[in-house]
Amino acid sequence: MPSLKDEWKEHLLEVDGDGHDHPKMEVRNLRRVSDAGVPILKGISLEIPKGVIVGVIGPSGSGKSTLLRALNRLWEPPSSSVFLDSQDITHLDVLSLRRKVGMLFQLPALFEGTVADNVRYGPHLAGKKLTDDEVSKLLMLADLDGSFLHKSASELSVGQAQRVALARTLANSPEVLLLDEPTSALDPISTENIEAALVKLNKNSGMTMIMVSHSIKQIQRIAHMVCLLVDGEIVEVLEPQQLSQANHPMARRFLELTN
Ligand SMILES: Nc1ncnc2c1ncn2[C@@H]1O[C@H](COP(=O)(O)OP(=O)(O)OP(=O)(O)O)[C@@H](O)[C@H]1O
Repeated sequence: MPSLKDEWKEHLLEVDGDGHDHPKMEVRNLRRVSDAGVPILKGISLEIPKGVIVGVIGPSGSGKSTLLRALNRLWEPPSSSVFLDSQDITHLDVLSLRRKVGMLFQLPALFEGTVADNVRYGPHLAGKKLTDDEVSKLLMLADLDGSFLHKSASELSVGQAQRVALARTLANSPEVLLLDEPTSALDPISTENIEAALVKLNKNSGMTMIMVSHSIKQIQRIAHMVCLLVDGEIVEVLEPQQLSQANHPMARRFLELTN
């Protein structure tokens, strides 16, 4: 099973009450077949250590989003194939799972109303009203200043809206953040803002992140480990600097043609 080097594990695995190490999330032999009978994921196994940013790259249609979406049950994985802190996620309450394992999509979908209304949404559902101060702090984590608080969500640029979407996800205090090409619709400056916010969050709070990206350069800028997915299978797990040493022929071709 692909895993990080042992010396990383020492630092990054959590020790549970029984004194056992465990990864933050674990995927075991995850399979998905389309309604038409075509295999989409062909038995994915992966350990995601706590506090690590994992990049997932691979050709279009290789199953990256499908893998990501299994991790917070946007589709229902088979039981005993995805674990959070050693617990089978299919046994957890789906809403509390999605608070712990938050997701940011390619395009931010904000609700009507102000930026603050959007950020307050998750805690409000859980019966908590965030103060203006608390909302401002969340905006700051997403690299936006407090002046955005009362702006209408509809007047934001896509880059600003994506940062509000990040603050809205962070309002649920996630332990794991799933990122599905979060900057592919953004200009380079907005991309840099989001990347900086993610790196800071990871450094300051040790948040575990799994990010699908088409940009190898982006993965090299922010990820600690990279999974190469080809045709529904993980063919390599590497450190970003080792990407040029990938062995799998499809992975090599993909890496040569992208940047
Ligand atoms: N609900 C579904 N029903 C049938 N086929 C699906 C479904 N979801 C995804 N697929 C198929 O599974 C394959 C993998 O899709 P997925 O979106 O996970 O790939 P991807 O690597 O994220 O692609 P891209 O880089 O283009 O976003 C594709 O062939 C897609 O058409």
